[in-house]
Amino acid sequence: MDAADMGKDLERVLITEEELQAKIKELAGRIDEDYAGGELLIVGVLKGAVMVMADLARALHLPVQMDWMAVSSYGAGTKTSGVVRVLKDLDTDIAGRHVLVVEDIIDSGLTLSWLVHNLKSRNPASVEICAALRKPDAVKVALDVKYIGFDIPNEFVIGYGLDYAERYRNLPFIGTLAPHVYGAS
Ligand SMILES: O=P(O)(O)OC[C@H]1O[C@H](OP(=O)(O)OP(=O)(O)O)[C@H](O)[C@@H]1O
Ligand code: HPA
Ligand SMILES: [Mg+2]
Repeated sequence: MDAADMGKDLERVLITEEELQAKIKELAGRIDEDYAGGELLIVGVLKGAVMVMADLARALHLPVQMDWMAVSSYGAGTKTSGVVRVLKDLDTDIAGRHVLVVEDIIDSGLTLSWLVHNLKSRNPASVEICAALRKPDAVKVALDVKYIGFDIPNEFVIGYGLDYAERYRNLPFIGTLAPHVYGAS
């Protein structure tokens, strides 16, 4: 799917595919350096993080293992419910491991704040965060984020894993939705 296929649903492209891919390579370079000589477990947060996980994992030169958690706080809407539900837990015991949580977006920050707290209680060697996007004007909880792709305006975005009612995740770029799609005037 590309911008032309989206027709009237797309308001504008915020971050192009090329910009995203260049940023992932840059973040991977930093992660390679920071964890050099060690082994890293990258944990993707389903479903939004699938694209950034797949691209980041292939850009890293470190030996990595991949695991996944599924949590959900948005349901089908554009606002967080504030309640994080675990739909799938890790398969791996992370005690003593270096863990990097990979996310598509930090919006209110509630999902990652809850998740990092949860993971730290399992006694890993370290837990850090890598997120493709962050909305500084929407963040409600302080979060220590080591690797961040782009700070973006406080608008609902789609693409590169991010959905609206499960659609648009497969767009290779980040865009904003036309208001008519979600019922705003
Ligand atoms: O910072 P927050 O306000 O908590 O929002 C960020 C989270 O919300 C979205 O996931 P969602 O719960 O919609 O599930 P999904 O990844 O399956 O789309 C997104 O992928 C992040 O995981
Ligand atoms: O802006 C967003 N778009 C899609 N999903 C999201 N989950 C949190 N924020 C967003
Ligand atoms: Mg998510």
